[in-house]
Amino acid sequence: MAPYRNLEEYNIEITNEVKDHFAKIMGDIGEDISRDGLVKTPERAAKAMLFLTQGYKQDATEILKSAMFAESYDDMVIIKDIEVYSLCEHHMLPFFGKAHIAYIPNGHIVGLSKIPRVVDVFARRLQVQERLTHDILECINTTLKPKGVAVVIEAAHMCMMMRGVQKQNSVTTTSGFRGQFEKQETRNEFLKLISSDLS
Ligand SMILES: Nc1nc2c(ncn2[C@@H]2O[C@H](COP(=O)(O)OP(=O)(O)OP(=O)(O)O)[C@@H](O)[C@H]2O)c(=O)[nH]1
Ligand SMILES: [Zn+2]
Repeated sequence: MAPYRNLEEYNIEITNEVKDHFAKIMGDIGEDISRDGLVKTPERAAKAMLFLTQGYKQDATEILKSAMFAESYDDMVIIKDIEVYSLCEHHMLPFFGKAHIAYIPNGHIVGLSKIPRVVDVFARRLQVQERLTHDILECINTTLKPKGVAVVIEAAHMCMMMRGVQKQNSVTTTSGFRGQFEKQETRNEFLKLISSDLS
C-alpha cells in the first residue's frame, strides 16, 4: 500500500477505527467529547497517529535501491544533523533529536535524500532508540554494501521529560559501526567530522 502522504490517502476504515479508540480514551480521561473544540479531535488524532506510524507501510530497502548509482568515489560520505522524530514503544510518547550517518562507497553511491528517507521509514514506527539505530545501520549495510557504515543518534525522550523521572536535559546517544568504521582511526575521523561545523 502507498505510504500516507496527505489526508486523501488515509484508509477510511482504519482511520475510523483509530478515531473511535481515541474518542473512547478521551471519554475515559474525563473529557466531554461533545464539546465544540473536541468534535474533530478523535479524527485529527487518528490521522496524526497514522502519519507518525506510516513507516510500517514503507520499504526502506526499495527506497535506497531506487537511487543507487555506480561511482568510483571511495571516501567517507557524511550526512549529519538529520532530524529524527519517533515514538517510544513503551509509552508511545515522542523521542526526537538528530541522526548522523556516514558510509564509505564500494562502487555505488546513493542519492543523498534517500538516507533521511530511510531514517524516517524506521523512525515512523513504535521504536526504541537502540533498534532504530540498528535498523538504519543494517538497511544501509545490506542494501548499499558499502565498505563501511556508521550511525549515531542523539535524542531526548519525552517519557523521561514530561513524566516518569522528569529529567529535562538528558540526551541519549546510540551508535552502530560496520566495516571500516570498526577501525578506531576511521571511527574517530567520523566522530570528529560530525562534531565540527565544517563537515
Ligand atoms: N533502552 C531504551 N529505553 C527506553 C526507550 N524509550 C523509553 N525507554 C525506557 O523504557 C523503560 C520502561 O520501563 P518501565 O519500568 O516498564 O516503565 P515505567 O514504569 O513507565 O518507567 P519510568 O519511565 O521509569 O517511570 C523506561 O525506563 C523508559 O525510560 C528507548 O528508546 N530505549
Ligand atoms: Zn517511553
